[in-house]
Amino acid sequence: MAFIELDGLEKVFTVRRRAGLLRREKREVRAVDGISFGVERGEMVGYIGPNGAGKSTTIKMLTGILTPSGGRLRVAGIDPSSERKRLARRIGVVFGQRTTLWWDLPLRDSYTLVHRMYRIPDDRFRANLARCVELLDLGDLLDVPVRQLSLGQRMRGDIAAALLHDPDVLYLDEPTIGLDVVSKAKVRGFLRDLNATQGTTVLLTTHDLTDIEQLCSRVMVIDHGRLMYDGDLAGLHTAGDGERQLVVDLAHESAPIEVPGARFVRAEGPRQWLAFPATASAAPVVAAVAAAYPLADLSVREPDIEAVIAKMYGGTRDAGRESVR
Ligand SMILES: Nc1ncnc2c1ncn2[C@@H]1O[C@H](COP(=O)(O)OP(=O)(O)OP(=O)(O)O)[C@@H](O)[C@H]1O
Repeated sequence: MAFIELDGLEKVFTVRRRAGLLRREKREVRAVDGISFGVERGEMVGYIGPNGAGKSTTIKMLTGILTPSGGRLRVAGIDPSSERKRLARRIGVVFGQRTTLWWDLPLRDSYTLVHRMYRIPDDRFRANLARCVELLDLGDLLDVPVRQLSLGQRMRGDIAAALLHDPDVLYLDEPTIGLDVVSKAKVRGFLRDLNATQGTTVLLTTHDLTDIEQLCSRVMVIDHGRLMYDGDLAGLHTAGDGERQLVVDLAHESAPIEVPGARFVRAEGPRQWLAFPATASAAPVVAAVAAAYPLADLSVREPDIEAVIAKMYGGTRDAGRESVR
């Protein structure tokens, strides 16, 4: 059996909505609609999909916060909803949008509370904290109340808090959302190191394709509560026929750029956008543009996940998932 195993997992929410002055309609939302996959110990997997796809609902079932409506689920051999406490010792959870730290306490005191809550042996706690402080650069922040931390500092503080009890699995929900480039790089570097040295299994939801590129060898795409893709990132681009864009700032306004391997998309004054296949290297396109045009600047834009998915499943986006009873 895989370390994390889902078999036909379902979550149906029943919501009531007004359908006239007195009448109320019962509506079913199939947030997770029969998902099956296995994740082996030590894997680092991206779990992505458009807004409302069912990612958070899946993570909530994996942590035992929500009980599935159907199917089977095991994490480290544990059924999350019936043994939530036992599972809590094995997993760490980080939500990018909200903190699990105590808002008014210095970071250090939050960690002391985690120490007691999880009854972490003193030597383990000290060693883990020292490691996180060093690698996440928290030394100067330990005595600062959480509410005074910047988003990037707080996120690093949250990641440390989730790891002090040596979890085997780490769930991260949008861990780099709203962070500046330096903080993003720090968080990503830390997660890579954690996975490589501690063998922690990581499941990550994100809207940032670079998170996936730099961290995950495997990516799962869900949409309308169903698993639409499970494989590597290159395969996802191929399946989605994704394109990357080259943003070219010319020294002066000119006619649309024509180079082999790329197509002109649009222009705004001296700035032009070219598209080329996501699976191709940017180097020959950049070289061709640089050789033929006077340049001020150049940058490559990755396709965002929403665009890749929208292209991939353009036909099914509006297929109904809700049923009225
Ligand atoms: N408690 C709830 N009651 C009713 N419907 C819910 C509840 N929680 C989630 N849903 C619905 O289930 C669907 C999936 O939501 P979910 O939050 O899992 O999506 P998501 O992929 O995490 O989206 P996002 O990227 O926006 O966070 C949505 O249609 C949402 O409105």
